[in-house]
Amino acid sequence: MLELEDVHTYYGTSHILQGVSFRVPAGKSTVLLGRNGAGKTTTIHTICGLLRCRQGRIRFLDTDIQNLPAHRISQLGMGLVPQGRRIFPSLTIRENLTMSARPNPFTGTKDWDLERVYELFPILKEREKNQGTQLSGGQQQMLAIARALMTNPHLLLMDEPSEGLAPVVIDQIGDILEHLKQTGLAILVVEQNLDLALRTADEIMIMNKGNIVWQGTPEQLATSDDVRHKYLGV
Ligand SMILES: Nc1ncnc2c1ncn2[C@@H]1O[C@H](COP(=O)(O)OP(=O)(O)OP(=O)(O)O)[C@@H](O)[C@H]1O
Repeated sequence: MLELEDVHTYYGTSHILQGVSFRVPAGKSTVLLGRNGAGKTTTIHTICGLLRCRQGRIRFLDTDIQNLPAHRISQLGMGLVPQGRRIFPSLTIRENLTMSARPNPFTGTKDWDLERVYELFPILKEREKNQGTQLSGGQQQMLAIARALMTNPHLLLMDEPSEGLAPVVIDQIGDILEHLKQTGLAILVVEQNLDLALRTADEIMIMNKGNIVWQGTPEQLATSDDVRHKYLGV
């Protein structure tokens, strides 16, 4: 589905991603954990074309995407739920959703349409005439996920979906991630929240100082006290 091979990304002369390699398999949920500043958002932005890597290869489905602009990568079937939600404040909830609607680029199908996202997120239907900014943080996160689903992606990238949310809302986001996993969607989530990762991931990777330093299952991480302590501080 997605494969990074020896990816190096810089901000000016700062060498941030220092040879990152990993795979995100089809139909699985992969979570990238790491402390503040580890390079998680830089990884997401490099994958979706908002940042250009200086070295390395990124393959999505059967296409090399490392030199493609962000809009072309998105059109190949990659949906982004950005850090901080980035809801369009002057649009209604319905408009936030319909403006991104499009069929899957390969199958032409619209499995995700307004009706189906409203079924998954009833609160968005109830408040469809409200502006995006009138929603709570958790509701905005749901809108950001729903908006990405409206593009009928093959792969969903999520950048810190639990950020700034209360534990009860993080639980709801966990339920949504589990539901999406069962639909067969491939998901790459960047997170700092260990519990959410342990609950929803098929595979977990840990990033530290721009490198992948550990990879394994949630069960392995749950029993690896030294790894959690060293790289996540818990
Ligand atoms: N625009 C930028 N210019 C220069 N350095 C940056 C820029 N954005 C991020 N960095 C640096 O790159 C490194 C990785 O940042 P990144 O945002 O990818 O980390 P992160 O793991 O997503 O952390 P966070 O949870 O804080 O978002 C950090 O040292 C950060 O200071």
